[in-house]
Amino acid sequence: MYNKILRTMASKGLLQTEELYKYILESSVFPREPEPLKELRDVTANHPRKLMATALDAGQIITMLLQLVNAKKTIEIGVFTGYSLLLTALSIPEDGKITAIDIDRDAYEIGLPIIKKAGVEHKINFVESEALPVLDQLLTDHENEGSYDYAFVDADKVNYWNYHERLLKLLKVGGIVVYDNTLWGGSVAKNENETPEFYRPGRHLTIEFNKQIAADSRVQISLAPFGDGITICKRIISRAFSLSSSGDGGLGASGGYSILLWSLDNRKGAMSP
Ligand SMILES: C[S@@+](CC[C@H](N)C(=O)[O-])C[C@H]1O[C@@H](n2cnc3c(N)ncnc32)[C@H](O)[C@@H]1O
Repeated sequence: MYNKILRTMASKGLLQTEELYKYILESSVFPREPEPLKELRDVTANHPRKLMATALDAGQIITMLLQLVNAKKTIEIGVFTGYSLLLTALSIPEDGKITAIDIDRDAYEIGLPIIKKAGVEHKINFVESEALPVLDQLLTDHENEGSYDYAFVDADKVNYWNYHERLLKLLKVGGIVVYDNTLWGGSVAKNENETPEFYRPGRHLTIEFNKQIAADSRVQISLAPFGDGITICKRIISRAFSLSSSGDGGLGASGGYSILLWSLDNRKGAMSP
């Protein structure tokens, strides 16, 4: 079972060699993986869609990011059985909160007993719903604007940009959003005709999203080759300075103007720690 998962992860992931991925997991990830996450991984291994769970190496760097930004108020879009949700719950403080959104409560309930046993259920507000209306609802309360430290997006690729626009309003300056699967099995770097049929719609959406986010001067980004590719994205411009929500403020991503705004923000102390 382990070898099969390893083989699939190596081919899904970007390293493309089973040995190297195995080395990363065995030398660095497994020795540090908390027991509840191991248990959650075990129960998920029997699920027919087990490969949807967040990759373990991506999970490890996400844990570090959560701690680097002292994340407390967070959002997760795309819970499945809860691997990324549980690692978030274990990483944030006792009074931290996660609004966790998924259309599928059944999958969440597979991991729920382990979440309860780990003593972190009180940090989670699971919302069974399409994610967009929930984000819109959060935005009707002005207190939520600019108040979130962290968000993780691992759901329908067709809505990634819609999530991005809303999350940028919800995140504080200095807050982080991580988008999963932004290398889409490596297909983003292949021609369409080399890409298996199954991957094609996701490939196209991912390429478009990656272009849009690279041109968005409201954020700092890194497309990092963990798991299936994660884009780590930090909000750098406060709304007061963001001249439009079109992504580049109408001024162009490469212009020095946004950098000037960023430094003005910094001077005003608008960056989080
Ligand atoms: C790749 S899985 C998430 C994996 C999860 N992060 C983990 O670590 O196990 C994607 C999830 O997104 C959910 N999803 C898909 N479209 C959605 C939508 N429009 N709104 C909310 N959830 C959605 C699916 O039900 C599925 O559980």
